[in-house]
Amino acid sequence: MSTGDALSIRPQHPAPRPLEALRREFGWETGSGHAGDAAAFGVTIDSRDVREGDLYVGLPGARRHGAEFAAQAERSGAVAVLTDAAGLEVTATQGLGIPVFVSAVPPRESLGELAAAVYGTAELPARVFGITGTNGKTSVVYLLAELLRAAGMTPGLSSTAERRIGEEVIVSNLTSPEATELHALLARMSEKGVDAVALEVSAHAVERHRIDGVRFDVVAFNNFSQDHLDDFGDMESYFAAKLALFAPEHAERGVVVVDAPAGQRVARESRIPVTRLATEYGQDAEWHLAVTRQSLDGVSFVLQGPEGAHFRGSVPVFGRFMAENAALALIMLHEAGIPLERVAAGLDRGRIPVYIPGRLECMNPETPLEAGPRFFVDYGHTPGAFAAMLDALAEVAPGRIIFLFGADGDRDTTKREEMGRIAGAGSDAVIVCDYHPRSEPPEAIRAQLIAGVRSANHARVFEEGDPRTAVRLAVSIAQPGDVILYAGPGHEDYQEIAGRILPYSAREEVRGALREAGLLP
Ligand SMILES: CC(=O)N[C@H]1[C@@H](OP(=O)(O)OP(=O)(O)OC[C@H]2O[C@@H](n3ccc(=O)[nH]c3=O)[C@H](O)[C@@H]2O)O[C@H](CO)[C@@H](O)[C@@H]1O[C@H](C)C(=O)N[C@@H](C)C(=O)N[C@H](CCC(=O)O)C(=O)O
Repeated sequence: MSTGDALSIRPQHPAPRPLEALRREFGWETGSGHAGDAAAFGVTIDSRDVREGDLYVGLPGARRHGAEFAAQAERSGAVAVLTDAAGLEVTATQGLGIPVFVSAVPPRESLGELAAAVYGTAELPARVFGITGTNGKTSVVYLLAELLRAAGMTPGLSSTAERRIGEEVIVSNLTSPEATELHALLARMSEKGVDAVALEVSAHAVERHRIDGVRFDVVAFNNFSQDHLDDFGDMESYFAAKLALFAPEHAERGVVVVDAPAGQRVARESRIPVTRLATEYGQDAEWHLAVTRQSLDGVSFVLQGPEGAHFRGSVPVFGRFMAENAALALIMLHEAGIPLERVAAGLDRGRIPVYIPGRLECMNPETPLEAGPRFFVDYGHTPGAFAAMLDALAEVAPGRIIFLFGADGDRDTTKREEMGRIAGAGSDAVIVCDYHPRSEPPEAIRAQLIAGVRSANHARVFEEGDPRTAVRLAVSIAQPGDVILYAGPGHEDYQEIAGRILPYSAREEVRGALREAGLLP
């Protein structure tokens, strides 16, 4: 197993794409130089990622114009630059020896199609699945991959936690990679014989054309709650970006969880055919899910659909929503023509042996409950995720609930008080620590969270900025049978403080604290 860099992913055997043919196909003007008979083997929007033979696309950004980096791209081996009119002016002073093409439409709008043309990924032999929603997307992607494997297929995946091509693991920098990276990843997956791809699709990805040029067989929507208001301004714009995935230019068909009004609205307003999943029998839907057994170790369920389609199974992670995630993944396979019987045949009594990095990940599953607390680490960082996890824990936690969390600096600040209130209402003790303060004063973020916790007037609250100390504090106050849930960092391995990226892995820290307490060997 190797860990590669997300940006530098490329197919191993790229085909040459003559620049002149690309120029004609996309209708670019030649701003300077000549295409001649040069060909592109790859395409990137980041000068730091340029490989020999790449076409470098200089896009206008929030801070810089990508064209400013054209000379750097040339030095790294770029064969040509594509940009907009403003970018052409920027390149004029750089004395470039490679041609500069100019796109009349904003280059980002045709980036997906361009990347598909360069990497030959417009038509893929693989089935492609996409999941959007606020929380739980990563879990659905991992469940999809596991179920596809059970059905005898070779899955590839792209998620917030990592990208995977068989045993090859590639670091993720964004939930949904830029179109140039995504198509390079898809090309590489094709080379490796991947015949089914599971992709996490963020609202940013739909809005910023990151998934253009990809044809999804099936897309799904799981839930919707407050997040990313710093980027989208209001909930309606955030919702619209997710709804836009359910359109014929992106996907053939969709699956929607209709328990909540947002899902019902996606089902109503979708521009592609959708099938619906409900977790309550009274509700109007084609598929129904019933949870049959729950414990801290997992959840069992029965899924029933049209024409006798059914599945009885379990997931080794707690929470009704995990059963819902699994049901959603199963229906996606069914909708893609993969029979549920075929999936079941590849599993031991319906058990889906999924491992989801940093998603309700139990760091000491072997500790007997009478010997000590169980410690879980999760990536949840929204009020909706907190509520779902704490509601689920209330159903299965044998002892007290100790909740450890912090909040992002320089991101949606309006969710902080609500996060605190939900944490306070749903736990017995809350420890507020620092997450990624970024440029904000950490104590000010903590104060907002603590005000929220106190407003619930329920849990005891502790303040401990240093997450390493906070983790140890949690272990020290826990008793056998208690559950500690550390929400926020999930799989991450860094902390961002005042412009610096410092190494920090919550999972490693928790393992260390449990070892010190004699709860792990
Ligand atoms: C806010 C946002 O989306 N920013 C994105 C944007 O950055 P920007 O406009 O600030 O770029 P810039 O720094 O001005 O640079 C302009 C151009 O010059 C290029 N450049 C820049 C510097 C250099 O040395 N060389 C170079 O080529 C850049 O690649 C870029 O194309 O363009 C960059 C390249 O296209 C993106 O990587 C970057 O995503 C940043 C990293 C980001 O954090 N995005 C978040 C908001 C995001 O997309 N999140 C979603 C949601 C996840 C969820 O559901 O929770 C996700 O999918 O991850």
